[in-house]
Order: sequence, then structure tokens, then C-alpha cells
Amino acid sequence: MIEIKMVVTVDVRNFLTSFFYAAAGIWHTLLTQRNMRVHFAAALLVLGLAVYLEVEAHDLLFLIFSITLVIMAEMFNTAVEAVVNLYTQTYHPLARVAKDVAAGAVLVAALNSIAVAYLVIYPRLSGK
Ligand SMILES: Nc1ncnc2c1ncn2[C@@H]1O[C@H](COP(=O)(O)OP(=O)(O)OP(=O)(O)O)[C@@H](O)[C@H]1O
Repeated sequence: MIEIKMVVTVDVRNFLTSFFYAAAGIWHTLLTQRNMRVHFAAALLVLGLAVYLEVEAHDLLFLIFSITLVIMAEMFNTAVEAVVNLYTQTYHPLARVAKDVAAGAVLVAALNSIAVAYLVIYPRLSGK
């Protein structure tokens, strides 16, 4: 009985530690990446507009999913940049490929979110 309690306590502590590191990763990206701050500002604007326009729950889900995709892509991009910079500070064609592909993923996610925001918000905006 006592043993079970100890295991649970340790697991909760590990979980909280992992959660703290993950939150630090989000905070680091927000502090260091201008694009991440732009994504957050745009997300708040679109979500605020969606609530104001009383967008239905399933359309709100599309918006939230698209926003999450962009933020995740930006964080993976930041992680790739950090790893590449850790490996080399000098020019390398593979370093260029890694950074360009990661940045391309952010662009794809951002274009998708613009399309989704347009399809969800615009018809209601012109209807008001
Ligand atoms: N070590 C390198 N070797 C080759 N090309 C590189 C290297 N570092 C950067 N590049 C090229 O320069 C571009 C910009 O790289 P950089 O690391 O400045 O990314 P960034 O997106 O501008 O970063 P940040 O978001 O931090 O401003 C990359 O997409 C890549 O094409």
C-alpha cells in the first residue's frame, strides 16, 4: 500500500517536471521567434472574431486545429534551427536543406490557416 503511494508520487512529480520543460519550450519560442508572436497575435484576433461572429462549434474546431498546426510547425522549425546551429555555424548544403524544409512546413501550415480562416470568417463577416 505504502509502495503504491510512493510510485504514484514519483510519477506525478515526473509528469509535472516534463510539463514544466514543455511549457519552457513554448515560452522560449515565444520569446525568441518573432514569427511565433505574429502567429499568436493572429490566432487571438481570429478566435476573438470567431466568438464575436458566433461561429458554430465545428467551424471553431477547424480554426483551433489550424492554429495548433501553425504553432506546432513553428516550434519544430525552432527546434530544427537549434539542432542545426548546434552542429554547425558554417555554411553546409544539408544545413540549408534542413532549415529550408522546416521553414517550408511553417509556410504550408500558415497558408492552410489563412484558407480556413477565410472560409470560416469571411462569409459571416459579409453577412453581418
Ligand atoms: N549553416 C547554414 N548553412 C547553410 N545555409 C544556412 C545555414 N544557416 C542558415 N542557412 C540558410 O539561411 C536561412 C535562414 O537561416 P536562419 O537560421 O537565419 O533562419 P531564420 O528562419 O532566419 O531564423 P530565425 O527565425 O531565428 O530568424 C535558412 O533557411 C537557410 O537557407
